[in-house]
Amino acid sequence: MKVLRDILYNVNIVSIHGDNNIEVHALSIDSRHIAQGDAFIAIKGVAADGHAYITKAISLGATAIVCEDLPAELQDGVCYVQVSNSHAACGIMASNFYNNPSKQLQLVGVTGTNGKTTIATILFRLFSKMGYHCGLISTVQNQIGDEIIPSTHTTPDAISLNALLAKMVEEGCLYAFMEVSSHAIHQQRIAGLQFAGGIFSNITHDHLDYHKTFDEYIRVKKSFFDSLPSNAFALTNIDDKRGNVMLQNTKARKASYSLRTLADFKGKILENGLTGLFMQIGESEVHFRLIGEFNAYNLLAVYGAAILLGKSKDEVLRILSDVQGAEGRFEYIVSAKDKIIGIVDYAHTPDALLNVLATIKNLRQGHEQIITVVGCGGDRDKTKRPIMAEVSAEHSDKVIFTSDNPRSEDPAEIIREMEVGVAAHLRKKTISIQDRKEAIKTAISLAGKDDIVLVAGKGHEKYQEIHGVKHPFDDKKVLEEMFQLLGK
Ligand SMILES: CC(=O)N[C@H]1[C@@H](OP(=O)(O)OP(=O)(O)OC[C@H]2O[C@@H](n3ccc(=O)[nH]c3=O)[C@H](O)[C@@H]2O)O[C@H](CO)[C@@H](O)[C@@H]1O[C@H](C)C(=O)N[C@@H](C)C(=O)N[C@H](CCC(=O)O)C(=O)O
Ligand SMILES: Nc1ncnc2c1ncn2[C@@H]1O[C@H](COP(=O)(O)OP(=O)(O)OP(=O)(O)O)[C@@H](O)[C@H]1O
Ligand SMILES: N[C@H](CCC[C@H](N)C(=O)O)C(=O)O
Ligand SMILES: [Mg+2]
Repeated sequence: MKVLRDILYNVNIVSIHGDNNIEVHALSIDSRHIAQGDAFIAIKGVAADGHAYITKAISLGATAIVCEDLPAELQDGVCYVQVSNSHAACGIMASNFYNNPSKQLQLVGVTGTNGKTTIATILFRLFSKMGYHCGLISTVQNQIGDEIIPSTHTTPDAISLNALLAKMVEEGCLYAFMEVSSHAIHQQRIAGLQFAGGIFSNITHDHLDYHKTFDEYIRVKKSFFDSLPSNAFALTNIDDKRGNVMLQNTKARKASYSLRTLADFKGKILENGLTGLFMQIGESEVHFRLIGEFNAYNLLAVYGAAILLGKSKDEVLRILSDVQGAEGRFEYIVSAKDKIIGIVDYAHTPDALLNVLATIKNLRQGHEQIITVVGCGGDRDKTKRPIMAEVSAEHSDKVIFTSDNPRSEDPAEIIREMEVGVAAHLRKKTISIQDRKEAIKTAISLAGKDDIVLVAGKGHEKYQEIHGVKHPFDDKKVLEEMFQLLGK
């Protein structure tokens, strides 16, 4: 419990009406979760406006209301705090409410279109193996030491986020590694946090449904680096065109990584196969278990961040060489009889698909076929659908278009929007099977000895959301089941 006045420290306040010297039980941005003595923060969202729920929140016991627009009538016994920006206020209040947990550990944020989960997870595993108690906030799961806490977002809302960080502090974590999604930056879910470092992996086509233009998407990502303090580091991939742009206006200590040009952390791939990567980093030659050039980038990011956090190069490389990647990222199983390689990968953007398919092509010993099963999510960026289809058709021998998470959309319509991206001369390579299980089954039945089947898009996900309902679904299990069923 904390006093409202203290929770409002550093918030940009326009006006206060009522007594701010009251105790607050909990903070909430959702009227449906309000209990007696809570503060309700009214947020103008994408789908609704929290201001419409102020009366509801008060009826459920809210004694403090934080809002941008004051209601026409103010009720007695309630303190109204008018702020210039409810999103920002929410972030700062959440930090204050939970005693600024981000200041009590070293918090590293990872942003970029692809690679966030991989980088954050490897950092967590590396630092844990170095003997530090650590926290992880990621798409796959949140973690405090060995304790797994299910995650609902890549970056949770500011209140859940600070509650999680406070639990990490309470349990003695010295480091926390988190993904920072562009939605989170834009919605200020990270406002008020103190970062010890920020990492930029890359920026390519995604989320244009939300950010509208690629320039705006870049601007949002860059604003994360603009907000880093001078005692933090800003580590960026300078092989990405926008790597330097991210650092343009930051006050943080700048550092770079690259596979192609001079950089603070420069790596070179010596070998790249199904058993992993063999790389030169500085003077050292090291084998890693992760596969593919894109993972060489992820490893360099992790290595650079660990060095910037003051860790010894030799210890970092020794432990990193044995670390495994995140669940559902280039995970493969080999069938018993025909030695078909089944790969599950979370590629759900054009660039991720391109990278994964390039890696697979590189793994081929001879003329093995590459058969790709892919779909696109509903209620998300529609413009990436034809491009993902085209990339798949261009770089595979056969492609089966199927459903990913159609969410509220018509699955057949999503597939049709994918199909139009395929050039006429590539169409004979593709078929469409809406049912994902059937699609995977067909891919396995088409596969011969040593062929490679890529099941892309859902990675670690354990469900498929169709017409708003989540059904249990696990790409890896379905692959295994089909290998068995078809006697492959
Ligand atoms: C599009 C989007 O990002 N939406 C997020 C946003 O919700 P919103 O702005 O749409 O909220 P809203 O429904 O308009 O409601 C506005 C306000 O009214 C409140 N409300 C609403 C109804 C009511 O009865 N009472 C009430 O108080 C709501 O609690 C909210 O505070 O803020 C919410 C709280 O933080 C998020 O849960 C929600 O995530 C939705 C579920 C979502 O699917 N988000 C995805 C797109 C997302 O955030 N993804 C990124 C990863 C992207 C990547 O791959 O990089 C992530 O970080 O997970
Ligand atoms: N550095 C990288 N560059 C390009 N593609 C990558 C990179 N790392 C991973 N990928 C591809 O992107 C997919 C998603 O990787 P990962 O989950 O690490 O990214 P993410 O940024 O966390 O994604 P999300 O935005 O959905 O949380 C991987 O399965 C792989 O196909
Ligand atoms: N974090 C990503 C998840 C995409 C996963 C994919 N399986 C889909 O449903 O589109 C997003 O919100 O865009
Ligand atoms: Mg992620």
